[in-house]
Amino acid sequence: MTTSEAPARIAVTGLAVMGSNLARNLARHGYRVAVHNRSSARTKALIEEHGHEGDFVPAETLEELVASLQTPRQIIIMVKAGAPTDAVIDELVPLLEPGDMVIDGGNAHYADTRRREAALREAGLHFVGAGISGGEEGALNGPSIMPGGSKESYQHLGPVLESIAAQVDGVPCCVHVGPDGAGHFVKMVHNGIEYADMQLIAEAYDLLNRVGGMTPTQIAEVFRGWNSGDLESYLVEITAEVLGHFDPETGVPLVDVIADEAEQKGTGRWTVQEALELGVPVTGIAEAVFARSLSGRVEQRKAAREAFGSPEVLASERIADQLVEDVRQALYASKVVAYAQGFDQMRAASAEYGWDLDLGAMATIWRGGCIIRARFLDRIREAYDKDPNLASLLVDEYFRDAVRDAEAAWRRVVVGAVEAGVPVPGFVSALAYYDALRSERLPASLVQGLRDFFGAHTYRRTDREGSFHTLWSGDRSQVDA
Ligand SMILES: NC(=O)C1=CN([C@@H]2O[C@H](COP(=O)(O)OP(=O)(O)OC[C@H]3O[C@@H](n4cnc5c(N)ncnc54)[C@H](OP(=O)(O)O)[C@@H]3O)[C@@H](O)[C@H]2O)C=CC1
Ligand SMILES: O=C(CO)[C@H](O)[C@H](O)COP(=O)(O)O
Repeated sequence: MTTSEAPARIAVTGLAVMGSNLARNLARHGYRVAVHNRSSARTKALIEEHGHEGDFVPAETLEELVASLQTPRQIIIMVKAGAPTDAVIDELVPLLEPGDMVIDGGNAHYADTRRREAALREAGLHFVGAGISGGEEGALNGPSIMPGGSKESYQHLGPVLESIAAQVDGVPCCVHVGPDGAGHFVKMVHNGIEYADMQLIAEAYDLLNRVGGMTPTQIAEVFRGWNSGDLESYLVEITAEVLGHFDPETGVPLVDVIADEAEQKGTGRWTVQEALELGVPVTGIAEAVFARSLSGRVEQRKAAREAFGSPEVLASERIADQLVEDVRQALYASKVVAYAQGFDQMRAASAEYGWDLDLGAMATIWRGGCIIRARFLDRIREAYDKDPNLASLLVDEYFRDAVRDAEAAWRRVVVGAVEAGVPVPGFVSALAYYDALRSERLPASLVQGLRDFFGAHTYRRTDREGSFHTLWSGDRSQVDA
């Protein structure tokens, strides 16, 4: 920390793991950073432990924090999403002047961000909802940053945020996503894809373990190998780390002693709720959210085990080699589906809210820093560069070929899992989505017939325009509706 009286360039309030690491990242990039936390112990700890890393200005109160800043002020809020964020904004706003910028880097719901942006705009302030991904390590060494808000605010903030973001091939993993809540919407979908990706990885592990008879250590090696091919990604890389780790207390693989109840903070659920509102089928994300919920239904699981017994899976090491390759292909194809669904949701939201999202740019800023960073995001960027109005990622030439090539293995994995009694909701739903999208006819025609029967909800025909109703309880003739 320096003792100079120069005003700070930027401020961070909320110094838990994310905020303190983001402040350190800013300081390491040469910015004079004002820092504040509701309880000052965290501020003191940051200065004591990391003050030597750069130019920090500790503040006991928000008044002090605001007073320490150059104008227009830029204040990053990194506190719990929801009411705590509102509490900080309410305290901060009366202290600010027109033109100042408040940046919410937490995992806010995009609708809250839209509300806050509108309210602060009324007061002449800029409110920037910025999704930040990468966990504590990313916050410190370079996260992926997804800022929304006005273009004007990005002109001020962009250079700072881009400088502290992860860089891939010299390109920062930060771009102005779009107005008002666009940044937090994109971060929410990022997290939804994160859920789907992790569920698929978990299913792959389960199959190799229970059907292939492989140990966590052996599966760790498989994931390590996969990480040098198409599947190369942060999540595949850390899967190898987690599976290869032994519990120091018991000496068994750690994964075998971790309780099998997956928790969630809510961003995956939000993604599905918003997809339902937009009418976008994000089946992979939904299955992932529900799989976590099911894992937590401990009493129901116990009752079902007692009623039916656990599936007796006969593991066979003989089939392991074929299984490993099949599961790799099923994982890749299902992953492509999950990303296709997430990008579809962003496209729908962009149209709904007039955000004009550049989907290729979203793939670009997810290539580094964030949890879903993966080699194939380059392919996604290329696909949208070629055709920004792509109907679905699945029909891009590269992904079309990749999914087609994987199809036979994907089906073998799903059939084998179903026969063995190993639940693979992610793989199954991805395959069903693929089959449904490409079907010439869907049984939705029967659904429409049934709706018309019981509720006179009408139907359209394949051979002419208009809406029709059949007089089901009369002479069953058809009338124009
Ligand atoms: N952890 C992660 O990997 C990631 C987190 N995020 C998001 O970043 C934000 C910060 O996350 P994280 O660092 O994990 O911290 P937490 O989400 O655990 O939040 C703790 C911080 O919030 C502050 N806080 C809580 N309630 C209030 C309040 N009413 N008024 C003022 N401050 C309050 C705490 O202050 P005090 O110390 O006084 O209690 C503390 O600084 C969250 O929105 C989170 O969702 C985003 C990406 C990844
Ligand atoms: O935002 C993140 C990464 O991008 C967090 O890690 C995410 O919130 C974790 O979510 P959950 O606890 O629901 O699994």
